[in-house]
Amino acid sequence: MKTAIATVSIAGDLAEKLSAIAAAGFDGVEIFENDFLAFDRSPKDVGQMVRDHGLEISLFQPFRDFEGMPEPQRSRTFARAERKFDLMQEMGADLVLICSNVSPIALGGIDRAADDLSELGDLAARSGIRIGYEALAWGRFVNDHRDAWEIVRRADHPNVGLILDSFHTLSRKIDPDSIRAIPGDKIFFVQLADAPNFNMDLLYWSRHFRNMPGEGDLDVTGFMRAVAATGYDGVLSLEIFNDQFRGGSPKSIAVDGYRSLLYLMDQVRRTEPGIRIPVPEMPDRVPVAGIEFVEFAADRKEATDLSAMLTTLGFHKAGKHVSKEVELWRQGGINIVINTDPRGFAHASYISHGTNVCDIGLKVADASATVARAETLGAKIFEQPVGPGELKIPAIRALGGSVIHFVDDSKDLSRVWEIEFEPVDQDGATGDAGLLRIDHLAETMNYDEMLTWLLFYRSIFDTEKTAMVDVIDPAGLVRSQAIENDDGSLRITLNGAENRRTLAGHFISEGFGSGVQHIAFETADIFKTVKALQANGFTPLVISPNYYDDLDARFGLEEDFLNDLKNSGILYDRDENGEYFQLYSPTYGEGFFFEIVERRGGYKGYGAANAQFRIAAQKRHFRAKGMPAR
Ligand SMILES: O=C(O)c1ccc(O)c(O)c1
Ligand SMILES: [Mg+2]
Repeated sequence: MKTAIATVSIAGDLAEKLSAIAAAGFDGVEIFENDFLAFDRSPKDVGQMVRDHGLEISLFQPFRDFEGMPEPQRSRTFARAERKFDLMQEMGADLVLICSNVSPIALGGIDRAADDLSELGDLAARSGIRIGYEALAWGRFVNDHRDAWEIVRRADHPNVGLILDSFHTLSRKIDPDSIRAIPGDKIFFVQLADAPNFNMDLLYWSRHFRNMPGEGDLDVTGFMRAVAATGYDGVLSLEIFNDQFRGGSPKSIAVDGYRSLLYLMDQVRRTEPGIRIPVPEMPDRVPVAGIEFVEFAADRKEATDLSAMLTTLGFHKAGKHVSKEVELWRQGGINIVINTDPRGFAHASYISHGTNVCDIGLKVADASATVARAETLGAKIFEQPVGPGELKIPAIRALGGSVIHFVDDSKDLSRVWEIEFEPVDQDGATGDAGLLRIDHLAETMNYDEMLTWLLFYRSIFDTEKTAMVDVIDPAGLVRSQAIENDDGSLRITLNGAENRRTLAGHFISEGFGSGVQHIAFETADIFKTVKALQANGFTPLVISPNYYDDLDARFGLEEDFLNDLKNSGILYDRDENGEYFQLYSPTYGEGFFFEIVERRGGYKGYGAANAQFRIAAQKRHFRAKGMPAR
């Protein structure tokens, strides 16, 4: 599989772009002409720079407004093309992209366009150059790859071929299977981009909101399957115009891009038989069976506070690590680990972030296959020395420098709690509150990072994403999107903060990085849980009474039921499937909190409609504690 990415997709000057692109593992680059024009080295030097990075120039682009021009513009266009062919020769580029004409003076006419391309093909051939014709979705007369193909077919020139771009095809809702009728050897180049499903002007959508395959909502897999079915085995290139990426980290955007191509082609390989593009082998996306544990890094003092909090939530201390200062707290099927050991990764995490979730354990069908897939997709393996009595549990690095461990049903990993922990004697009643499992983990990050982690989770695990929702914090917007599997045994919400005055933004800036900001536990009976929590001395977050008046107005609730919600501080929501109940703890430290939820009748969401009121209540609580007003 030969990969490339357009320089326009990556931030920085040409030198920075090339370094990031090479480091991420790409074979080639599309030199975007403006990136070259803005750079102050000669075409020859740029060509050398590209090759010194171990890359090749896969494409030079774009050449605009060429076909179907009236005279005298037509002659000028040909002269302009010749100048660019000279430039390409100096640079060492042999394929140029001609995008369909958008000029108001263009004449149209399919044979006129074919004749122009054929004549240009003769010129190009003299310089050993090939030309690829691409239909822009907003082209004046040609805006559909089927018409572009007809023009290329009629041009009937060995140096003239078609360039396909998933955005232009999919944004116009053109059936990608129409590509299956095109001969693969006439497809000179393939550009790939995804995009979120927005209803907007095609040009604006394309120039600002494209993203990596798998990050958006377009059927790039269906598109690429059709391309692969033609027998095409050339370069797969990312051409991503995205405002965020232009200002993002060159290195991580390039890494995401490479991961997106591997993920895409793995999907294509599994669904489209007999493709000619060689794709690296890796295990399939991994089904997750649940969250096996969540581990906090803390110091002893804060571990005491955390244990007290867990006790009021109905957890009990269930085990002590055989060789380390680590405790296991349990309730229902939930395992919470508190790590205060003054050595190792958890300690390092505590030193840099304070008390935080440093590690998540996921239960998967096959832990080593999971790590193999993750590694092929560019994830970093995590290892640290294994202490006495400890198992070697496969793990990778994840959000904010945290770690994800994988356990499966293999004989040792399934017995990790028995092997690594000694039971502790329970004295007295435990005050179990009926919490059964982790409903979801909420991870907070900068908005810029959301697509990276969305792709990370979706490419490794068998999960889907939900639509993005806006959460209103009094100090700004937080975007929220969930990653979940079919049976809901894995649900992770990704919350992207745009500024540091939001509760989410404050959590990131004060904790020195992204991480789990809240853990939601599931109960089967929220009112029973509330009673147990009260008996344990738990104080829930206080919600404004105004919220309950509106609830009544919206849903027309029974008076007793409404009063129960209000008196307990429970937030309520409904969708077409069922009902959702949410109870919150106040915030701890720099904004960490717990949530308790009950889902009735298959409610699918996360109570997005309530988030604004919960955040306002948490900020009131923050101020009441004398934390800086926000
Ligand atoms: O936005 C554009 O003009 C543009 C230019 C070249 C391309 O390959 C493309 O897909 C879009
Ligand atoms: Mg394109």
